[in-house]
Amino acid sequence: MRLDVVTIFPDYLRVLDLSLIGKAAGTGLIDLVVHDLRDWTHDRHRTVDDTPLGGGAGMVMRPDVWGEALDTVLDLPADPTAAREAVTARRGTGTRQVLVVPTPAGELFTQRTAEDLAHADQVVFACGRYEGIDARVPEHYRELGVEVRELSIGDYVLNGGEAAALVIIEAVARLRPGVLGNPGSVVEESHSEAGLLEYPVHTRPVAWRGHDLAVTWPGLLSGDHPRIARERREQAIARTVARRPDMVARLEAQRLGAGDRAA
Ligand SMILES: N#Cc1c(N)n[nH]c1-c1ccc2c(Cl)cn(Cc3cccnc3)c2c1
Repeated sequence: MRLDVVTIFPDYLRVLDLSLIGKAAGTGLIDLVVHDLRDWTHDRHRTVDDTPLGGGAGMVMRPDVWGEALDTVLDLPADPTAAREAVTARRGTGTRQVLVVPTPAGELFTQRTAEDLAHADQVVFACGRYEGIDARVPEHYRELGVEVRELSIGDYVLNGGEAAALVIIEAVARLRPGVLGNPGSVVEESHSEAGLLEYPVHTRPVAWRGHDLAVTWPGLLSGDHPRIARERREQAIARTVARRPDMVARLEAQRLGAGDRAA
C-alpha cells in the first residue's frame, strides 16, 4: 500500500516514522511519502491561500496549487479528458486509488471506513489548513472518476487535516497483513464485528493496591476458557451499555431488522 500525504506541515507527519507504520514503511509493506504543498507554488512567498469568495473570516486554500499537487501525486495529466481516461484505465487494471480529504464537514470515519480503505492500493491525503480547501478541488477529482472520500474523525474542531490523517493512517495501516506483529489483536477489538466495546484487560500481579482479581473476577483466573469468554462478553456488553448507548441502539435496530427479514 502506498500512502501519500500533501500538507504545508510535512514535519507533522514525522511521528509516523516512530510507529509501526515507520517499521512497515521500512519493510516495504507500506510506502509513505509526505509532500510539501508549497513545492507546487510559483510565487516568491510560496502562497497557498487567499481570501474567501463571498467574504467571511479567515483564508481559503487555493484550488490551483492543490490541483497541481494532486495531479502529480495521483499521477494524472492536467488535461481533464486525458485524466479521465487515465483514471478509467487504472480502474480497469484493478488498481484502487483513493483521495481522502479530511474536513469537519466529512462523513464520520469509523472502523468500517478503515476496513474499506485498507483494501486500496494508494491512499492520498489532502491535508488542508485555514478555513479549508476550495470545495472545487474534491469536486474536480470526483468528476474525473477518482474515488474521493471527505472524512471527519469526529465531532470536535481541529486546526487542520494532519491530525485526522495520522488517525486514519494508523487505523488503516494496522489492518494491512504483516504490519502488526500480532494479527490476532486485530480480531478482538473495540468496535469489532460484534459491535461492542472491548472487555477490560488485566495482567499480573493478580492483586494490586487492594484490587484483587481473585476477589473481583475469580472466573478470569479459573482457566475455564468458555467461562472466561462468556464473562468477558458480559463485561463488554456492560461497558457498551454504560458508555455507548448509541451503539446499543444500532445493535438493537440491526437485531430488529434481522428479525423482520426472518419473519
Ligand atoms: N477530519 C477532521 C476534522 C475534525 N474532526 N475537526 N476538524 C477537522 C478539520 C479537518 C480539516 C481542516 C481544514 Cl482543511 C481546516 N480545518 C480547520 C477548520 C476548523 C473549523 C472549520 N473549518 C476549518 C480543518 C479541520
